[in-house]
Amino acid sequence: MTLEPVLTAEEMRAAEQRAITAGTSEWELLQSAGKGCAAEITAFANGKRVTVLCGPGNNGGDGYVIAEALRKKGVSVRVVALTEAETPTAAKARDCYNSDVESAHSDVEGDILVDCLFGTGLSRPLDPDAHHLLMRNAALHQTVVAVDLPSGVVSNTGEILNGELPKYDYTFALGSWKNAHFLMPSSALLGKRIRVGLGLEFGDVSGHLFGKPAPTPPDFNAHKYSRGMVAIVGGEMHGAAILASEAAMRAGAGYVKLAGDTEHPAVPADLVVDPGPLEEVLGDKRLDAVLIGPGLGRNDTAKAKLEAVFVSGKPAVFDADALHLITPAMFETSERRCHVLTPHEGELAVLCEAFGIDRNTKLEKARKLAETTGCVVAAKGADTIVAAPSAPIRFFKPASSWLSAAGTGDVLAGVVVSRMAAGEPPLEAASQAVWLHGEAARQLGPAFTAGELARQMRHALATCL
Ligand SMILES: NC(=O)C1=CN([C@@H]2O[C@H](COP(=O)(O)OP(=O)(O)OC[C@H]3O[C@@H](n4cnc5c(N)ncnc54)[C@H](OP(=O)(O)O)[C@@H]3O)[C@@H](O)[C@H]2O)[C@@H](O)CC1
Ligand SMILES: Nc1ncnc2c1ncn2[C@@H]1O[C@H](COP(=O)(O)OP(=O)(O)O)[C@@H](O)[C@H]1O
Ligand SMILES: [K+]
Repeated sequence: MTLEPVLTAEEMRAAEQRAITAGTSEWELLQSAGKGCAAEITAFANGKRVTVLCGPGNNGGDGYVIAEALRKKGVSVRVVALTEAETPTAAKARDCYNSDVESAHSDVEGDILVDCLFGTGLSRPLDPDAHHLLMRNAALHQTVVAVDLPSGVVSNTGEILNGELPKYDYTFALGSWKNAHFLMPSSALLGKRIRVGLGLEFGDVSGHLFGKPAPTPPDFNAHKYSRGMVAIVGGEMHGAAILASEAAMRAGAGYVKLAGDTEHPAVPADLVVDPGPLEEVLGDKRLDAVLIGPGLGRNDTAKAKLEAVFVSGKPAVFDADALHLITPAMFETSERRCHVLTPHEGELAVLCEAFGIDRNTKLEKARKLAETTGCVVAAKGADTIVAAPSAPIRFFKPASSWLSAAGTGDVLAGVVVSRMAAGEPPLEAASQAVWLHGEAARQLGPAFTAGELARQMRHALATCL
């Protein structure tokens, strides 16, 4: 499994400062950043006209370095400056650009627009002139490139301060990924994400990009129980629990049991249905992990089942309806660290209400919910993140928007519980599940159903073995 650092703007500045203290100058960093971006642009700039928009800070400084590097390679470049360069390093880069700099009044037609107006130093919305400059020129170019971040995006939150920004074809993350590279709404703008390394050391960071996991296949002498036994608690709507079971059977666990009295025609022959008392199913010593929520309902029977899961003390995944029934009191007697919550945006809001959490962003809500409950929180959506108490937030490359189909959340929950039963700690189980879910969707292409996604899971798993 690979974990790449994802930083806040403050952490990025601290890393830059450490490098400077250790003897690399800001000028050298700017040169590496600009030349690294220029090398990437050269790969698709053949014969094309490039326009670079430069702002006042070091993001603008990067722009002058990019322009000079491209110019030296014979690429046709024009530079438009929003204002004077205001940092000493940006001013030096401006001076080292050996051609004309045009004023922000000019509209420039070209092929590739490179946005170097603002990066991590953005402190307020673009003023109307700067915003118009960016929007107008983006419309006059076929390819739009963001250097570090689209100008107008808040690095730590992904918020877009100006309401509307261009759609970018490429975003070059300088030195490290920043939160905004994976959070909505900015994540939807970025196009292809490319990290341009600057040789910086990061140490402890507040976020990680979770890459391909490395699950292990069953032991040589494995049997169904040693591979992991899962119980999925059924409820009012049978389809959701069946979908979760289908996914769980294909994500590593050796034995998946559906606890309920369903005789639904979609129950596959290879799924064990146990209509016995839930307490007995949950009391099985061989049982490793439980999922409750998909199709559960919210009536008294559902509440009693949820209580039974807490009483059993088994590691659990709480999803869907269960997230509406959970109360802080339920956690008081429970070993919290073994549980995973998988809310979508609406369920996250419900949980925050139930646990008295008052935070503005998804990132802060997920982090605080993890701290308050002690659980791992997989906050789903187009920018799924996984938070765990006292651990860096886990970000993921964006998954297919075709996942926006009913039942795909049930599939995810089934994968999480399967990975838990297979022996993964909750944070790893949740992270692996999000990755596998995204990979299965990628393999399926367009317009798949949740059932097809569940059945694809073993092929996603296969790519990691
Ligand atoms: N970290 C690294 O390792 C490396 C970083 N590098 C690069 O540096 C970038 C960060 O540079 P930076 O700190 O100079 O900030 P940047 O984004 O250029 O803008 C700040 C300037 O704009 C101003 N300003 C802010 N908002 C404004 C607004 N709406 N409208 C108008 N003005 C506004 C702000 O002024 P103030 O807020 O003080 O008023 C300040 O003058 C980073 O994203 C990356 O590209 C690499 O080259 C080298 C390695
Ligand atoms: N636009 C999108 N891009 C990427 N993933 C998405 C998108 N929309 C939904 N998803 C993913 O699909 C799943 C939907 O789950 P959920 O909202 O619980 O649906 P359901 O309750 O119908 O199963 C989540 O894993 C979510 O992250
Ligand atoms: K930028």
